[in-house]
Amino acid sequence: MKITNFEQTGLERVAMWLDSYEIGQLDEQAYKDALRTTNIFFVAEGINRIASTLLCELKASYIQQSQRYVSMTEDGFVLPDLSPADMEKARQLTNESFELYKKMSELKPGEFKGRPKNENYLHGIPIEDARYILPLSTKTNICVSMTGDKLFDLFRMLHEYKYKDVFLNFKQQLIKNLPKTIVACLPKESDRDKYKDALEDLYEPLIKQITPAKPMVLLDRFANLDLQVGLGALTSTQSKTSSEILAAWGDDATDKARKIADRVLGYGHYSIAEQARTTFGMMCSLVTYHQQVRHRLPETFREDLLSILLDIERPVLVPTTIKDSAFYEPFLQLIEKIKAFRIYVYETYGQDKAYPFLLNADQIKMVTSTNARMDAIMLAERTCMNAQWEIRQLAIEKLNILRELSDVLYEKALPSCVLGKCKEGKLSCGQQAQVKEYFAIRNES
Ligand SMILES: NC(=O)C1=CN([C@@H]2O[C@H](COP(=O)(O)OP(=O)(O)OC[C@H]3O[C@@H](n4cnc5c(N)ncnc54)[C@H](OP(=O)(O)O)[C@@H]3O)[C@@H](O)[C@H]2O)C=CC1
Ligand SMILES: Nc1nc(=O)c2c([nH]1)NC[C@@H]1CN(c3ccc(C(=O)N[C@@H](CCC(=O)O)C(=O)O)cc3)CN21
Ligand SMILES: O=c1ccn([C@H]2C[C@H](O)[C@@H](COP(=O)(O)O)O2)c(=O)[nH]1
Repeated sequence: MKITNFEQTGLERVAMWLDSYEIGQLDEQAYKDALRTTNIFFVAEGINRIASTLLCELKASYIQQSQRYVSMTEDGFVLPDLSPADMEKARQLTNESFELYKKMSELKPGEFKGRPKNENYLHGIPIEDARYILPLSTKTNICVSMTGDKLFDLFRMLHEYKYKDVFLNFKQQLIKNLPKTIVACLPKESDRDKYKDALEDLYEPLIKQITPAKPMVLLDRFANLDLQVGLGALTSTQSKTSSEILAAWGDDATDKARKIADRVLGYGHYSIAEQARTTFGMMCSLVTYHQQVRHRLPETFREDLLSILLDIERPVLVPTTIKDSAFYEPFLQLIEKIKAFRIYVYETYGQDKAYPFLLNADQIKMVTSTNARMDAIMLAERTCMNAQWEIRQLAIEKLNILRELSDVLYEKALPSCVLGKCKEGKLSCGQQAQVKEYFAIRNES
């Protein structure tokens, strides 16, 4: 991998300030305050998808090469350093993944214009489905843009023992691009795992409720979302306090609050919807986890990657197009071989070298807390036909649950075509009528 196009503003000024005054050791907050208005940009070329997923968890700004748009080539992976014999086996298994990917997503002969459609694929399996067999050692390119204070979180992650091998190269290259004085202030270790077991105990009862049969579960919520938002809105414009308004409303409180929420949202004051919060449990493939992570406002606790690796019984997610094809058995057989090999790698070399053998199809569980404004934005994007089917199914499932809690707050949580005009431009699915009908029926029921 390479870090290219590195650009920054303000780091030298901070470095000079740190050097020229004898300010001694500052605490993290002070360093962060100094770096908050500096800017950093770079491109990570040819990093693997395990590194890119972890990098996106930092919630900076990214543009990443997509496995939905770009076909992966046979040499498109980076493996950890293993003994020659193990390397041979690793290469062989990874090659098998890439070969099956290529076979499953073979195009029909002949020319066609633009991005291939499902009917242009010989077996009806598009690249976005075939890629479920690819490991996270697969290469990707990602542009990263962020403020300098984020270096603290980034460096903590780079120094996490369990990700040592994942970021070995990346860390060295990034350090080369940063002023030495700045690097000296940044964390050199991470103790994020110190309370890992305790936190897993805390989350276990929630995680347990998420199953393959029920991958989207409402875990917690404020008791009355409409009331929270409507009452909240009046805090802005009334001299009366919430408790006084509530007392005056009596039994009509919910109804009155809903009407106010609806009216104020209609003015475009969407921030009032941030008062309504829910917590969901979710299970999805690592493909969808990566897409989910790109939404930066929700707060998430996810399972440790090692739990996925060690949970031999956990089913992988197989796209229907593959399930319905002759590739289903070879797909499952290859996955079993990779699962066995990565446990061997973990036991022999440690978890960091085993992670690149996680697969796109592996499933992860998480608990996520969001607000209604964020959910409406996210669900509008992910219920669109242009979203991948897996995240779309989950988004529709979540929308159905949320609609039971409030109509007004999630009214706009629909694809742009249902609310007015499609905004996908050249990428429009062209099925606006069907999409409108699909959601209209749901709205009535
Ligand atoms: N190949 C790729 O890289 C692809 C990436 N995606 C990504 O999926 C992600 C999810 O959607 P998106 O709505 O952006 O993300 P978020 O869910 O993180 O953001 C939702 C909204 O919050 C605001 N916001 C949050 N964080 C920031 C920030 N750091 N800077 C500016 N505004 C911010 C923006 O609001 P407002 O717009 O009102 O300012 C944004 O629209 C996007 O990043 C999208 O680009 C999707 C498809 C392909
Ligand atoms: N909801 C959503 N869907 C997306 O597909 C998406 C996002 N968000 N957020 C940003 C990324 C980046 N996206 C992009 C980025 C560039 C082009 C683009 O440059 N298109 C050119 C040429 C494409 C080519 O031939 O390679 C064009 O002219 O359309 C398109 C989509 C798609 N992405
Ligand atoms: O529909 C999409 C496509 C892409 N993303 C984000 C998620 C990753 O950061 C990259 C690449 O993901 P792919 O699934 O390989 O396309 O872009 C997304 O959020 N939604």
